[in-house]
Amino acid sequence: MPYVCADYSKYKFVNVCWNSENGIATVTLKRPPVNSLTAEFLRELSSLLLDLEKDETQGLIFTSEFDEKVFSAGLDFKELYRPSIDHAKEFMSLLHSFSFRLSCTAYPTVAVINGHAPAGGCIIPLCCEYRIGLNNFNIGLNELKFGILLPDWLSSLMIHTIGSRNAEQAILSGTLFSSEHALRIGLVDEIAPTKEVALEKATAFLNKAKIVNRSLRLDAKLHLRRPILQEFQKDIENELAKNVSLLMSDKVQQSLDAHIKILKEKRGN
Ligand SMILES: CCCCCCCCCCC/C=C/C(=O)SCCNC(=O)CCNC(=O)[C@H](O)C(C)(C)COP(=O)(O)OP(=O)(O)OC[C@H]1O[C@@H](n2cnc3c(N)ncnc32)[C@H](O)[C@@H]1OP(=O)(O)O
Repeated sequence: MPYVCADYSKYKFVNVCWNSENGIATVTLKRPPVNSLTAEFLRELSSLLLDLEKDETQGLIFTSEFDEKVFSAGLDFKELYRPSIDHAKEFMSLLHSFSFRLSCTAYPTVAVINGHAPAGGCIIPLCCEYRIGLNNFNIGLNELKFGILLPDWLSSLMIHTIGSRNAEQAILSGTLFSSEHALRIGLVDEIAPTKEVALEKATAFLNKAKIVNRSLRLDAKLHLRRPILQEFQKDIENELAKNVSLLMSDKVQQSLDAHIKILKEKRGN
């Protein structure tokens, strides 16, 4: 029977509910207001994956505290606006290592997408093995609209999930899909009417995974995901440097500035 060793209460931006009967960890993202990804959040998420691995977790479910509003708003605009070069480097490296680690966990993974998941908000769901959405949310990689060229590993995750033809159209048009449309193209595997039902469906998926030998399953997962994992591992230094220089470019910084202003105006700030 699995048991918990790690102290999950040390985490600031996630709530971990570890079920000692079935070894399933439900991780609720709770970085207010919109679970945007900062360096500190990514560092925490990476460390969490290691703790879960050590505790021989049998399955992981990601969901958001901000139910029916937002799963994750993607990369944190405010942190990435005019960062120091050292911070930009650290951020890109953390984003890369967390996404890589999540893509090849020994345990099966599910995202319960209970709110919007634009751009970088789509990264956690894409790295997971299975995605269950609620109604009335938007999801997709719309980065091209901000003048951001996707890293190869991220395009590759999208291709793996929805196929090359759909991925080409989705990425080149920067589309954010409604939940129904996301289901049609396979960006989510199921739609659930409520978070509770979605969590039941997620548990059912994870229970199915249990009938397969764990180490055999991992071998098969790594084999099936080889094209993605190769993209993650390909020329890492150069890829990170490219992303840092894209982030620091005037064009992307101006785009971040414009988006921060739009969000402020929306709130009447
Ligand atoms: C970024 C350059 C990187 C270059 C490097 C390349 C390699 C990286 C590859 C990955 C590329 C990924 C890029 C991204 O993820 S960029 C971020 C894209 N995200 C968005 O465009 C989402 C923007 N937000 C929204 O659309 C809405 O906020 C949302 C639908 C999520 C929620 O709407 P709601 O009405 O519920 O809430 P508000 O809009 O009023 O927002 C509430 C507060 O949250 C703040 N906020 C929202 N989004 C972000 C964000 N991404 N980062 C930081 N803060 C965010 C918003 O300002 C409000 O704050 P205040 O309460 O302080 O006003």
